[in-house]
Amino acid sequence: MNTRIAIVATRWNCEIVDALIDGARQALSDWGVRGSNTRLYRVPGAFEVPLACERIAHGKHFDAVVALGAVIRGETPHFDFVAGECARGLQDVMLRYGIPLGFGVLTVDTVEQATARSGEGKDNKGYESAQAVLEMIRFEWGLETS
Ligand SMILES: Nc1c(NC[C@H](O)[C@H](O)[C@H](O)CO)[nH]c(=O)[nH]c1=O
Ligand SMILES: CC(=O)[C@@H](O)COP(=O)(O)O
Repeated sequence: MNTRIAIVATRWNCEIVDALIDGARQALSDWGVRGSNTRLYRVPGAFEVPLACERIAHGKHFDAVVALGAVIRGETPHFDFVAGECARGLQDVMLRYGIPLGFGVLTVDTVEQATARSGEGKDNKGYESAQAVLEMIRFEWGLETS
């Protein structure tokens, strides 16, 4: 599969996000995407992810983008704005550029919830979001996905 995939991942909560990256890479491998066709970009936090994805989509060098992060609720409403604007921004980029964009940004209340969604296997949200963009690419090619 000659598909080119960009992964945009945050440095915030990097232990969790690194596990999401591992999951995404596993999904890409399971679907036959060569590692040499995958590129990883790091940004500070979830709030910066949409801008990175917009620049990548505009460059048209990739067939899809996987966005990975972990927004963990703290003491203030900051969580709502960071998580909400990240999701809205990513949806805007996907629809503006017509590029499959996997939403692998965890929005959770506790570290335990984040850990449960970034472990081994297909419950890993990184795996899930990478698989989603690959299904959408096949959808664009008119290939039926099971
Ligand atoms: N609290 C979390 C953040 N906050 C940082 C913002 O994403 C942003 O980098 C900052 O506001 C500067 O613009 N980011 C996460 O990814 N996860 C969090 O839990
Ligand atoms: C999602 C956040 O920005 C959050 O982790 C920040 O924590 P706090 O609301 O306690 O400042």
